[in-house]
This record gives sequence, C-alpha cells and structure tokens, in this order.
Amino acid sequence: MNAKQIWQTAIERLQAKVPHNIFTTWFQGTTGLSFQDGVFTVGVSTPFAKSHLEHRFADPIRFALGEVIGNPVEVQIVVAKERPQTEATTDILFSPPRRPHRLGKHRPSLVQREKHLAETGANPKGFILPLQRLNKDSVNQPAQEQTWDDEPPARSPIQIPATPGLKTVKSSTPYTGESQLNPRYTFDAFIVGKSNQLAHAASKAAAEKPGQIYNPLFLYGGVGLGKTHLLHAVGHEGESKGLTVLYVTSEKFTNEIINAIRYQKTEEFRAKYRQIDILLVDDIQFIAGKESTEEEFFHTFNTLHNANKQIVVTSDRPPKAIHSLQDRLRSRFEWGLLADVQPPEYEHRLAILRSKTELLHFPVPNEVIEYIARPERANVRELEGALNRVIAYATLHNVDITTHIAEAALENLYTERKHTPIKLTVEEVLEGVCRYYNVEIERIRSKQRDREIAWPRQVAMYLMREETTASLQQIGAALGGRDHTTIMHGWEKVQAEIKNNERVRHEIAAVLESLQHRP
Ligand SMILES: Nc1ncnc2c1ncn2[C@@H]1O[C@H](COP(=O)(O)OP(=O)(O)OP(=O)(O)O)[C@@H](O)[C@H]1O
Repeated sequence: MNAKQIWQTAIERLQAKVPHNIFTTWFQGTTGLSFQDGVFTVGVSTPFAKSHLEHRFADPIRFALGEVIGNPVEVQIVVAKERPQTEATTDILFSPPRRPHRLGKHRPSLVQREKHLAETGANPKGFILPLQRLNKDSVNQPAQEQTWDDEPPARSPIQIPATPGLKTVKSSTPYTGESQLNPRYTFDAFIVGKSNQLAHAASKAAAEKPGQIYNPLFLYGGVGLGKTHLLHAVGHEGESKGLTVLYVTSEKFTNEIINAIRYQKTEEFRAKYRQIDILLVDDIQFIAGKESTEEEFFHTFNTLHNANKQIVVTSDRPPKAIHSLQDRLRSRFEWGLLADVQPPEYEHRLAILRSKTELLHFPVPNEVIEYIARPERANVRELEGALNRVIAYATLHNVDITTHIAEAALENLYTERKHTPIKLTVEEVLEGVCRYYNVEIERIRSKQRDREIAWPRQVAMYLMREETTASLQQIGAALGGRDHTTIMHGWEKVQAEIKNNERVRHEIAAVLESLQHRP
C-alpha cells in the first residue's frame, strides 16, 4: 500500500466520524504524499485548508493513520499543487498481489517497504503492487507499469470529414482524442442484475449502433450505482470501432465554456465538441441554472443530434426533477430513452463482490462476501470500499480473511453510521446564517433580491434542507413564505457551487461550523 492508499483508507475511517459536509469540505481533494521514517505527509490545496486541518483535525488524523499503519505516526500537512484526480486512484485501494491473501511471514515492515519502494522503485517480495490495468486479458500476465493515472498516449490529430449541416471551423487546436476513459469501466466488468438491466441493455444498444437507436440516452440514479461505469463502457466500445469519443464531466464542460468565453475561443470550443461521434457527459444535473453552459450545451446537443451522433448523459435524477434546467433542454433529454439504475439487491451485491475479488485476484471466503454484502451497503462504491478495507486490514495485520476479521475491519463503519447526527432547527439555521453574514433576519425573509441578501438566503435554504428535518414547505414558511420550488432552486444552486467552487465549499463549512458551535 503506498502513501496515497494509506491516506485513502485513513480518511474513509474519518468519514464515518465526521459530518458529511465537513468531510467533503476539508478532506475531499487531500492526498497522501509520502510516508517515511514514521512521518506521514498529507497534501492539501490551500494554506487555509492546511491551517484548518492542523488545528481542528490533527488528533483524529493521527489516530486514523496510526490505525491503518499499525504504529503511531507523526503527521505533516503541506500545501501541494493539486494533481488531477482520477477515479482509478481513489476508488480502488489495491491491485492484486500475485499470491493469495496470506502474505509471507518475514515481510519487511511497511516503513521499510515504502522506503525500498521510494529508493529502488521496485516492490520487495510480498508487497502489494500498485494498481494495474485490470481486465480479463491481464489476468495471469506480468504486472504492467502503466496505470490510468498516467497520461494517455498522445494520438495524432483526428481528421474529421466535413459533416453536412456542421459549420466548418478552422481550429488551431484540433481535437486530439482526449476521451479520458477509465480502462476498468468496460461492459465485461459490469455485473448485470434486475436493478440495472434496462440501463445496461440501452447502453449496449447505444454503443453498438451509435446515434441510431436511443439518442440521447439519459442514465439516472443514486450515487455509486454504475452510471459512470456504463458511460465509459459505451465509450470503449465506440473507440474500438474507431469512432471519436469524448467523455466529459459537466463540471469540465462548464469550465471549458467559461474559459472559452473569457479568452474568446468559443469557435475552437465549438469545433472540438462538434466533431465527435459519441459525446458522454457525466452528472449533467450540474449544468442546470448555469445560463451560458446550458446555452452552449443546447447548441452542441442540436448539432450532434442532427448529425446522428450519439449522446449519452448521466444524472442523479430524471430530467423533470432537475428544476432549474431550461425546458428546451429537458424536453430534448426526454426525446431518447430514460433509463434508471437502482441499488442492487442482495444476490446482485454478492455477484458484484465476487467479480471484484476475481479482478483483484484476492480470494475472499464466501461467508465474508456475504457479510460485506449486508443491507447497509446499498451502493456499489460502498461495497467496493468495504471489500478494500477488509483486504487492507487483513494484509496489514498479516492474517487470513475471516468473518471475524471483516467485522473488526468494518466495525466503525457499521456502528457509527447508526448514529444520526444531531439535527438543527430552521430557526437556529436562520439565526446562524444571519449572524455569519451579518444581515438582519427580516431582510432574509423579505423580497429583496440583491446578491448580498439572495446568497445568504440560498445558503439558509441549503442548510435548512441538509441540517434540519423540516419539509420544503416549512423551510419556505421560515423564509418569508416562499414556495417549495424556490427552496429547491436555492438548494440546488448552493449544492452546485459547493461541488464546483472550493471557496464556497469552505464558506459553507465555516457557516455550518459556526452553527454547530453557536454561542
Ligand atoms: N453493476 C456493476 N458491476 C460492477 N461494478 C460496478 C457496478 N455498478 C457500479 N460498479 C462500480 O462501482 C463504482 C461506482 O460506480 P460509478 O462511479 O459508475 O457510479 P455512479 O452511479 O456514476 O456514481 P456517482 O453518481 O456518484 O458518480 C465503480 O468502481 C464501478 O465500477
């Protein structure tokens, strides 16, 4: 396990102990940089985050790392330049050891192994190798060095024949095939069950006959249920046919359009997006309410759709539930096929876990798989996390994997999730928000719409929805008689900002903290 993986395991433990918003704000985007001579170095992106983690979380961090490593550690937090995050680095802790789950008796200590790895670049015998590309063909093959972390190989620019109806734009930066697909997310590695049958079949059909059957294909459902996996699988199939595929998160799309507008490069932006055969957009709900992004996406959509190019998007909810989305976009999303993914039922969870252990080449006894597949684990990402944690625990303690060990490894997760966090009241949120932004309650409740009032009001809507048990109507009433769609809109706006803007993330965490430590 390298520093990054140790950190990932440690913060999973912290996640169970820290309120969700606080965790997302302060721990998302942090990285384990190194572990040497008993000192573990964590990288954060801003001096503010460094100071906050040092002051508020030093002990819990030290404790969690000590638990994972099995020895007391010193922790150092540094401001490090952010590296692009890829899922492959975060959602799998292990690559398979070449041998089954019991490691040799006289293994070097974790510190020695890290040191050896750092000095020689080689893995001492018995140590877990870094994540490799895992697919059926790589089973029993010598480990390859390349991971999805690596830069994709440069490709020659793609020559696109002129498409009727497409405005031909001369671009100084032609599209160079940056599809960014995760090699693990293939149809082969996707386990089909009742809960995702339709989404899987529709994705397969769209991949086999792009632009001809379900266009657009709109995949929606809760977190960690395989929407992104299916999106990438469509992309792989398209690429294997030699088609031009682009995968993009709506956040990236938004950033690109903002930069294009700022640097007057909208023509290049359009040229890039309109020369692809398969456009895959993840988390489309986040473009809602962003006027220029929606506008540009609308035109991109029309051009591609008119040219019979395939569009697949994912969202956490169906189009009609994305309230601030423009009607013309909503209706276009509904043109094609809407396919939902639901949480897998028990048998399906077992099958997914078995397939993951096979991919990891890590035999895990059936009763342990059954233990991990307990009902608390409704989403597949959590299932994977629990499996990784059990394997990590057994490996670090050099013991066989048994139900007893799995219980110990998952103990905190299962027990602490049962505690419901203390809820606030709408009045407490309102007072706290007003105190934080230094505005009067009556102004928040009024019809005033200038930003200095509108933003704190939306923050109040967001926190009331997240941190209280009040209904949308009750929140509306507390905020001067606003209706539930206004509250939903406010909530969505703040949520999107939190996701896209680090400054806002910190701001909301600070408001929340001030509420939790109110005078
Ligand atoms: N049916 C499945 N078979 C195999 N692996 C799956 C399946 N469903 C999900 N996974 C795995 O679960 C993890 C989470 O899936 P994914 O990222 O696609 O979820 P998502 O629905 O896009 O979640 P989010 O909305 O949070 O982005 C991935 O590692 C994915 O490979």
